[in-house]
Amino acid sequence: MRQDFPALISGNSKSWREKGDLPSIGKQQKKEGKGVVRETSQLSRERSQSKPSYRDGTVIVGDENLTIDRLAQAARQKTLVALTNTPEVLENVKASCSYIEDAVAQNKAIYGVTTGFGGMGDVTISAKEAAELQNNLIWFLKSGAGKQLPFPDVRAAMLLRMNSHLKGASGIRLKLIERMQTFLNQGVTPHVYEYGSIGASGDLVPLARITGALIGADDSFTVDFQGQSMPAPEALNKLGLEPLTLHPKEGLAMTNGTSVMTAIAALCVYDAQQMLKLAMGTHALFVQGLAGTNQSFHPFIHNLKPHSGQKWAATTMIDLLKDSVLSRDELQERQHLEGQHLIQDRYSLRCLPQYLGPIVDGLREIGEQIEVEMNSVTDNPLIDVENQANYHGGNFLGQYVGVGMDRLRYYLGLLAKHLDTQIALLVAPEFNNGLPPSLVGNTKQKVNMGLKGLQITGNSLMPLLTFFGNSIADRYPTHAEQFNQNINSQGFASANLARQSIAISHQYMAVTLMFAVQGVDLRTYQIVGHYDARQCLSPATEKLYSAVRAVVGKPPSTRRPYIWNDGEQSLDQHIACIAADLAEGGLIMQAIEEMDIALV
Ligand SMILES: N[C@@H](Cc1ccc([N+](=O)[O-])cc1)C(=O)O
Repeated sequence: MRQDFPALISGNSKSWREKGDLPSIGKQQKKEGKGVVRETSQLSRERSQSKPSYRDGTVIVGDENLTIDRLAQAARQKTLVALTNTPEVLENVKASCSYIEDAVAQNKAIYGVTTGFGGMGDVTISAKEAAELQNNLIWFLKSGAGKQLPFPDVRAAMLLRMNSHLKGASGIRLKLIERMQTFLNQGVTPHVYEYGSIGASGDLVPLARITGALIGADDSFTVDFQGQSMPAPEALNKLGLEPLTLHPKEGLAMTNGTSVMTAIAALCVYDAQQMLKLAMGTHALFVQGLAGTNQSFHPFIHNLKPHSGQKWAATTMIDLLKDSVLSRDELQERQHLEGQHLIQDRYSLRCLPQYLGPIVDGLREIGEQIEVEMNSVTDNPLIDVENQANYHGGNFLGQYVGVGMDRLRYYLGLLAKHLDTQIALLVAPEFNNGLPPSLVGNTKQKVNMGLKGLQITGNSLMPLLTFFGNSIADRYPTHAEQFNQNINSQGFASANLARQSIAISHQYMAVTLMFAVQGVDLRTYQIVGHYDARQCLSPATEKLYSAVRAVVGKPPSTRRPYIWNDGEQSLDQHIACIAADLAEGGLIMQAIEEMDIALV
């Protein structure tokens, strides 16, 4: 269900699509058991201005442990965001600011507050220069390159920055945190470049763009305002907000952290987990298209090698294949017919749980780590208000993100390699248990070559996905910034590559689904003498099948399979429709949700 911004100004939301961003993912918001946020006396004008009309599902930042699902809702579906009203949380934020004020007045040595930055941390900064130091920071960090990041990534980054700051260890005013809330709820998204972070001091350069826009530093900081590009000061003006100057520590608190890479990574984990579910559904179609058996998924086998991901994959396949007329139900006994089938399926079918298990477990673990990162304080130095102390450390190093996104891309490559193998089986009469070569529909017309071209396209995408599986976190240290940042995570680059990998995976899954649909139609004909696979598929996979047919605009029919004669459709248009539907969380992902494939 798409939510529009509670518009202050009527905007053109079309540009979200035009910029290639991911709009609504069509899921209902979960009801949160949180109370309605009460107004408190400290609420500033800004806060009340950005006060959303609280609805079920509002993300209450500072109260909730943010999950990837909730972040995706806020970033993509524009779920409203509210600040907690828990007094201790708000008091801690204020106390951390007071701590910094006192420290500056007393000339205490605190990195980046009364000293210069990074490798210039030996420069002493006086109380008089302390604010200027912060405002200057966003200028020398205004050095990004390349295209703009997608808006949902930037929205997710602002939400994570708010979440980090509300832990009360950063010394940043509530006013600035509230401004991020306003931007999120009013659909104002800073323009941020796609290159410029080594993931070491967190995402200094991208976060500086966000900071400059929030405070309206000058016209060169620009934003998207509900579909319209404009200078940040103009956007603030439309919102009725004044430009701000940063107080001591605030520039550092805003820029020194992993929020942008973690935001991108979290959305990639969300998409990769959806992709895994989709791959399971697609494999279940393949098993049926190939007239495979479910015996390979028997619990007896998997209880004897009980990796959780493996067991999950086996159980899920049994569920997905239940009551299929096309695959062989051999959980109780074998239905092997002499001479028609191999006594056991080839490995891409038979070893499916063993192959997918590590991917299932790996994606789960990455998700857990990204959620820890999302709920962390990632700047430096950190203020312990309770003990009136500050500590210098390095929570801004995004190594969990860098390594996690390397792994995520590697897993996407492995998923593609497996699906590619199923396609290869399906098109080869030697291996496909009696289907026509290249899944030709009308075999009487000898010029028909079926899905030959489509396979080649698939073969061009799969190696790209395995190539994207190469790691970047291990690239040599760039000894950045006078050797201060002499080890770095490349987490931002790794996450950006993961987003690209997801986009290619959507194209690849489109190709894969087209094979799966044609395969089950032809198998249906072989078994019952007509082409409407809905009547023979397992009820679970029928949903996926029907969604694909709906998206390509070709309803199932008893008379013809999905592809009959080559010249009757443009396969490239079908790929484009399916890939777009996947990217938008449209009909196909809704079908997957209805299939209830719950990840472990
Ligand atoms: N992440 C650094 C802070 C920092 C380093 C370098 C820079 N800089 O701009 O070079 C800025 C900020 C630290 O906390 O030690």
